[in-house]
Amino acid sequence: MEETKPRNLGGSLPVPNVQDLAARADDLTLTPTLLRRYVRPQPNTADLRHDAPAGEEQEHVPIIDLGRLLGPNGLAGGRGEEAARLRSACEDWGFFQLVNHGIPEETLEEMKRNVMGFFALPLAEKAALAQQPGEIEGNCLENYSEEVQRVAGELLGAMAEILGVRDHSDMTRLAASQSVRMNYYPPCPEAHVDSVLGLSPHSDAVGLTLLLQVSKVPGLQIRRKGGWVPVTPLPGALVVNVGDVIEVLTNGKYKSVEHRAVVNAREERMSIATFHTGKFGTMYGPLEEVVGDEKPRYRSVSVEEYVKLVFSSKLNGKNIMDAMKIN
Ligand SMILES: O=C(O)CCC(=O)C(=O)O
Ligand SMILES: [Fe+2]
Repeated sequence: MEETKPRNLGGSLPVPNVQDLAARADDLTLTPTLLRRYVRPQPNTADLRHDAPAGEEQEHVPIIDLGRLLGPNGLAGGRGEEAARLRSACEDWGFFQLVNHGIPEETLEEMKRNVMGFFALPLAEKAALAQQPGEIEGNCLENYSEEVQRVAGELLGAMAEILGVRDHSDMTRLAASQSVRMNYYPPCPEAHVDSVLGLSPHSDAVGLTLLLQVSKVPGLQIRRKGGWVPVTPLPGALVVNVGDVIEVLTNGKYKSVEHRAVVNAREERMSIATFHTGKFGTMYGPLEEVVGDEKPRYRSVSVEEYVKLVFSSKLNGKNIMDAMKIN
């Protein structure tokens, strides 16, 4: 079916260039209004906790081995050892680090080099390049996104299997559309102040996100048991998280978990987020086979309606899911 793209879905807010702002940190002409965007007005106490809840050992995000998951006995109809790990990661954590995913190291390294090179360009050149998405050094972005899309499809198929649904395509079609966002967090001397964040707490309004942490410096943290668990960059791994759409399709069985990015006092940080969604012209709603005898906990909406909801909402916690919930 031909994909029809609706118009007027809204867009994102243009913001000042953060690298430029960071380079001019001592400039007195930088008004507090310009900088206010990066300071959280009233951090609540849960947001102030960076580490494990008191008295508890720091937990680590689960690690899933894709080669093992897809190999003999990995899934075993949802009863394999790696399948159990994946199920617990999706039901309990909403996040995992994926290793042995088969993306050549050179593809990842080339993508990282390109992104670092892009952010090192002078502002005017960056602006010119940004207007032509996909223009990062020949077909590097293409290689990378093709590989990531393959991995997303394989993971969604495995998730369908462990959910026990007959028709895997309801899940795998969430890899149909893909978008890539490169995140840049400048060093921030005020990083010790808890109110300064790189990215506010949010859940991803998509199907599945695969994130490549470009820098070794940690910054991604996920909300867990009233605290924040850091996701330490694991060499060669991709960080995978369940998005809001999977939470809807699985009727809340798999969790789309809030996360945020903190800044570092001395080092810049970069990450590449690849988001996967369904196509326009299809629907998002709890899968009948998963709902079974229970009640659907979320509304069923067209992808167009969902995207409109996303663009009209602020990046703020799980507010999109609140709008999708049936009360
Ligand atoms: O930079 C990160 O580690 C997180 C990025 C993220 O959550 C996003 O782009 O949605
Ligand atoms: Fe995110």
